[in-house]
Formats: sequence, C-alpha cells, structure tokens
Amino acid sequence: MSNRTYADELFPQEVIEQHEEEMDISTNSVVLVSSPNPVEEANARIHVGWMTTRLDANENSDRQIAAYCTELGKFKYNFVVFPIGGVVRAYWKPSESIEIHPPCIDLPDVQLSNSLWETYINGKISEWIDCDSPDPLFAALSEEHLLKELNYVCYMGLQTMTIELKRISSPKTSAILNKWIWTRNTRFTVWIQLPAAIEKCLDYDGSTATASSDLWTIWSDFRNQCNNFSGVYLQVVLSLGANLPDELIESKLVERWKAEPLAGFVVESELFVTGRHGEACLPNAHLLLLKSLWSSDSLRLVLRATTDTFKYNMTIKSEYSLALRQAVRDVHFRRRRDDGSTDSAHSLNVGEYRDVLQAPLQPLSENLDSGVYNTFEQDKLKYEVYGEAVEGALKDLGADGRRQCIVYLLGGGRGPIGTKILRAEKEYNLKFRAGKDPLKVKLYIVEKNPNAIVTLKFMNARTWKRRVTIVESDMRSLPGIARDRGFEQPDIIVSELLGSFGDNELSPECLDGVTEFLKPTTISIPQKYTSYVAPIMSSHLHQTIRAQSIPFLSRALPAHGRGEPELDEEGTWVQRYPQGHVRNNMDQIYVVFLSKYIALADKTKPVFTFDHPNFQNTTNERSNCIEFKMDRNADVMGFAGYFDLQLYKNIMLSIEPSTHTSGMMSWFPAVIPLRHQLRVANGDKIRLKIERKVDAKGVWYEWCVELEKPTGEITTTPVQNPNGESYYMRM
Ligand SMILES: C[S@@+](CC[C@H](N)C(=O)[O-])C[C@H]1O[C@@H](n2cnc3c(N)ncnc32)[C@H](O)[C@@H]1O
Repeated sequence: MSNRTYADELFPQEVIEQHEEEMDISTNSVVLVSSPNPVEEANARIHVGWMTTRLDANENSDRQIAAYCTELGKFKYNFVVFPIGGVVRAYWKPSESIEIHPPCIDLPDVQLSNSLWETYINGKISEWIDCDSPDPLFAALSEEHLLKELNYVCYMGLQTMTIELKRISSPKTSAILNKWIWTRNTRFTVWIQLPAAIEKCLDYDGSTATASSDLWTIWSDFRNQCNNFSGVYLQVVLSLGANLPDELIESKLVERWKAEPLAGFVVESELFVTGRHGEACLPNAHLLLLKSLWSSDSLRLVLRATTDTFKYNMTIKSEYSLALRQAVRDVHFRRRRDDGSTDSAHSLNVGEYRDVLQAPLQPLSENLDSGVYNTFEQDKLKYEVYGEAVEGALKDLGADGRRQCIVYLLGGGRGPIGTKILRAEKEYNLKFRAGKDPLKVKLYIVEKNPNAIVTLKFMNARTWKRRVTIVESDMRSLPGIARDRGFEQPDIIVSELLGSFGDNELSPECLDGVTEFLKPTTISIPQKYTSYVAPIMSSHLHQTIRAQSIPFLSRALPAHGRGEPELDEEGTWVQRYPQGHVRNNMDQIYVVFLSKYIALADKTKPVFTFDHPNFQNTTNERSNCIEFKMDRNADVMGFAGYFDLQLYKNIMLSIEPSTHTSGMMSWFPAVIPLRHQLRVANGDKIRLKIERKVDAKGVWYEWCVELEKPTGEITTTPVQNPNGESYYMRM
C-alpha cells in the first residue's frame, strides 16, 4: 500500500525539502514555517489566503482541487477561499439559462483529507445566490440553494466559510443564517464579506442612501439581525478595492472596526502599485488602514484577483502574497516592543484579564480572602500615594506644634496603609521636627473582617511594635465602641473603601457611620471622590455579558441582586432569577480590563461626587443625567465607568483615562451595559440617566438611556436593574 497522503499531494516532497516547510494543522490554515531568518519568520506568522474567482479557476479546478491548492501553496498562500459548491456552480449566470436550474454542488470531498478541508479551505457561498433579490422566484431559489450550500459546508467539516454581501440590506440572508447559527449543532466560523464600497451594493440608490448607511451599518445591521451571535463564529471581513471610501480612511470611523469581530481583509489585486525598487506594494492609504486595524496575527489577508494577469505572470502571485505580509508584519514587531516598555498593563502582568468580566467586590457584605488582599498589596503605588497624603495632613496639623495626632484607619484589611501611616509619621518628624519634639501618631485600625484581624494582630506584634490599637468591628459601630472604651476622637481618618465606579463598595455609607464620632476639624483621607462615564462600543463585550450562563452546580450560588438562594420543594437550594437570566446578566455592573472596545466620546463626564466628612449628613442618594453627542454611526453597548480620588489637597489617585495614575493597577474600569446595543448616528445625542438608590439594607443603581435624534425625536431604553433586582450592594 502506498504511504502517500493527501498532504503529499498538496505539498510535493521537493517543495517541502526546498522550503523546510512544516504543516501546522492546529490552526485554521497551513502555516509555512521556514528558515530561522527573522524576516521570513515574521512573514510566516501572517496568514495570506487566495480567493478563487472565475479569472483563475475553471471547471477542472473542482475536481483537481489538490493540485490547485498545491500550486497556491508554492506561492505562499496558506489557505484558499474556494466556492463550496464548486467553480462551475459558483459562476453560473442565471440570466443565461433558459430554465432556472443551477448546476449541482460538485466539489467531491475525497480529493483532500478531512483535516485539509478543515484547515486549508474556506468555503464560499456561490456568487449568484441572492436571497434578497427583488425577484421573488429568484430569491426563493437562492434561499433553497443557500441552505444546500450551508449543509454542504457542514458535510465537508469546514471550519470557516464566507458569504459575500451584495446589498445594503440583506434581511432574508441574515434570517436564514440567524436560524442556522442559533439552531444547528455544527459550529463553523462565518465570514461576512462586505462590499468594497456602499455604491457597489445592488440596492444602492444614490437618492435614497442616507448619511446613516455606511459599510459599518451594513455589517452591524446584519450582526443585529443575527442577534449578535458570538464573534467567535460570526465575523466580518472588509473588502479593499483601489479606491477606499472615506469611512476606511477617516480614523474616527475606521476605529469602529476595533470594536467588531473583524476576521480580516479581502484585498483586490488591482490596487497593488509598484514600489521604488520595482517591487509590488500597497498604496499608502491601504497600508495605513491595515496597520491601524492589525490588532493580532490571527487576522487574515485574502488576495482576490481582479484581472487574469496571474494566469500569465505567475511570479506576481508570490510578489503579492509577500507584499501583503510586508504590509502588516512590522505592526506586530512594533506592538511587541511597545508592550514590553510602555504598556503598563503588560509590565504589571494583567494582560490575562483582558475583556474578562469580573463581579465588583462587595467588601462590606462579604469578607475578602487572603488572596484578594495579597492582590491589592501588589500595587505599591497606591500605598505610596496614601502615605504622601497622610504626611501632607500631618504637616498641616502639626504646624501648631502639637505632639500627638490621633489617626484611625477605617477598613484596614491586612494593614498596608497602617504601615504607610507610621512611615509618614517618621518622614514628617525627619523633615519638619528635625528630631526635636516629635509628633507621635496614635493609630487605631478598625476592621470588620475577623480573618484579616488575625493578620493585623500579627502585624502589630511583628512590625508595628504594638503601637496600634486594633478594633474588630464594623466602623459604623465605632462611635458607640469609642464611647464605651474611651477612645480619643480622630484628627485624621484614613480609608480605602472604593470600587471601580468610586462609591460602589459603599464607602459613603461606611464613612457616614463614623461621622458623629468626628471632631469638626477631622480630616478625611480621601476628601472626595467622583465617578465618570464615557459611552463605549464593543460587540464582543455585549456578547460576553449576555452569554454568561450558570452551570448546574452553581445554581444555588447567591446572585449579585437583591434575591437570596432559596430552599425549593425538593429540598434543593436554588437561586431564582424571576427577571430571567439574560436580563440578570445585562443589568449588572462589571469590572473589566477593557481591550476590544472603543470609546465614543473624547472625554469622560462626571457622574456622582462624594465629599468627606459628610458633616451635613447629606443623603447618599444621587441622580444624574449625562449627555454625549455622537460623532459617527455606532452601536453603544453601554458605558465605561471610572473614578478619581482626592486623597488630600492636590494628592490624587485616578483611573479616569485622562488623569490615570501611571502604573497603578488596583482598579480596572467598570462597565455599565445596556440590554441591547443602541444604534446611534452622527449628530444624535444620548443621555445616561442614572440613579443611586438607598434603602435600609443596601444600595443600587438604576439606569436607562435617552436617545435624541437631530429632529428632536426622543426614545428611551427600559430602566435597568429596577429595585436592585440584578445588582444590589448589601449594607
Ligand atoms: C478595599 S479593602 C482595602 C483594604 C486595605 N485598606 C488596603 O488598601 O489594602 C476594604 C477593607 O475594608 C473593610 N471594610 C469594609 N467595610 C467596612 C466596615 N463597614 N467596617 C470595617 N471594615 C470594613 C473590608 O473588610 C476590607 O478589609
């Protein structure tokens, strides 16, 4: 028996030896890993495919696909976008036939091994299929045959397929696909290939086209009609012709694709130009576009021949594949270098959290564990700045020559701020008392977590020379305890009870609990904090939030909302979600190290501010309406939330992007999602209406968005998280 395999057919031995090529079928293409030369290595990282057209393939290709692919492999094409029904069928011209019977699917599977079909072939839906044709008979025929081809993609076990959109509006195509992807058990990635310009769409009519339609809206409408299926399986491909439309040049519009599941680019051969040394290269505008959107080498480039030059001049096949690789390979180099030096996320090693949803901590109602405290304590910078703030306050208070300062650390955790307070005392004495009449800090640390108290006691004995009075209590009981035990009133209270959205760990409620114990002159560190928001676009994040599910064994874990787990009739504990799981997912606030998103406003805007001490006992309920004007067509998935913190006078900490404390990693942004992505157009205004509500047991936010069109028409999204049903911060 012969040992020859399909791979031998595809990559003849002499080619393998010549290029020392290896096949890597773990990715969805064949990787040509060649010499150790760094440029070639870099080239090999970039996956370039060939899109078969009637200009380079003929009826024989359908039955000689192995030879056809082998040939392309020689020119360094890692995969082929080939008509799934075969070339003969794909380029059938309905108008030329008297009877409407397209050729049968005729791309026999046994020509390639299954693994090569999976990895080397991206199946393209026949070009003539147009389910949205205004001719009902033809539309019906197209529907029937689209389904046949989708079935054939499954039969062949392909991992990727392509549908090229021909129209601005494709409701029937999207409806078929929507049903298919949500209901079929077979998973493959669908590339939705966009036209190169809106003017090329069959239903384009200059008079009806409005400013609110562009390539991005063609895609986002299609994505919406497919119910925002996961971007792992439904992706978009941009087609680049010789003339790029403005929306692929203007950076504000281009960056929207960073918030979409972009699979790659189909590059038409007509746009290549000749470089200074006679080599093939891409025009500058195309280069800029590719570079700006080349976020990872998992993106794909596909060459589509627009002339038949390739038939006669084979060498340009490899020249073009090389030119495409060269267009983007340096982006990768640059990004890697940048990561190592300037990207703080990388140097702080938090990259693994990119776009991962985290539930905000609730340190008041739940006791944090040692690992969480340990994570906090990695952020040396936060504690340094706290130390500076305490030193600043000691300096101001000590100006009257006093010899003692009473400091309370409220919510001490394992004590890192305690250490900074004692160090601030030392620094102050060195700098301002010159060894004479030193100022003594009398430090109390209040902590309600009994487990952290064990560490605090240990720290007191080992590090603080038993100078600290440790109070195991909720700080809201401190006034009573202090009375009973004769504690002195504080000159300074220090706390860090803040979440990514500022007040969302209930710092206001906790600190208000000690107000009656303060002197009128007591300084609070922090003095003030403010939350901020900016609208964001990210279909990935929207999908991720919506798709969260609860495994069987986790069904009794407490939700983040007001409800509690219950014992059901069968004696099983269960957490119920009367609002439904999807609504429960969408109506919460998350903490996310944001990556696949874009901000839809140049600047954030403030939401809620809290000042301390709150001697006036001002309510902690808040309500605000924050308006943003939209400057492009976009889908708003929700809002990124940030905060800044005035510790003392001008000593600040911030995660608000324009003032972010460089190198600080304690807080990732908050995300306030909308239930559905909200389509906005250039010139629209959106208003986030958000309330902070308080009752006897806890605090919650309710929010909705008002969308105002330039015509004055206003629509409002439903109020999210009513009554704290999905996200409730327990007191
Ligand atoms: C965000 S952690 C900060 C811990 C520490 N200050 C640090 O920066 O590493 C907040 C701490 O405050 C404690 N805490 C929260 N609310 C409290 C309350 N009402 N009374 C006492 N401690 C509280 C929590 O148990 C937790 O240890």
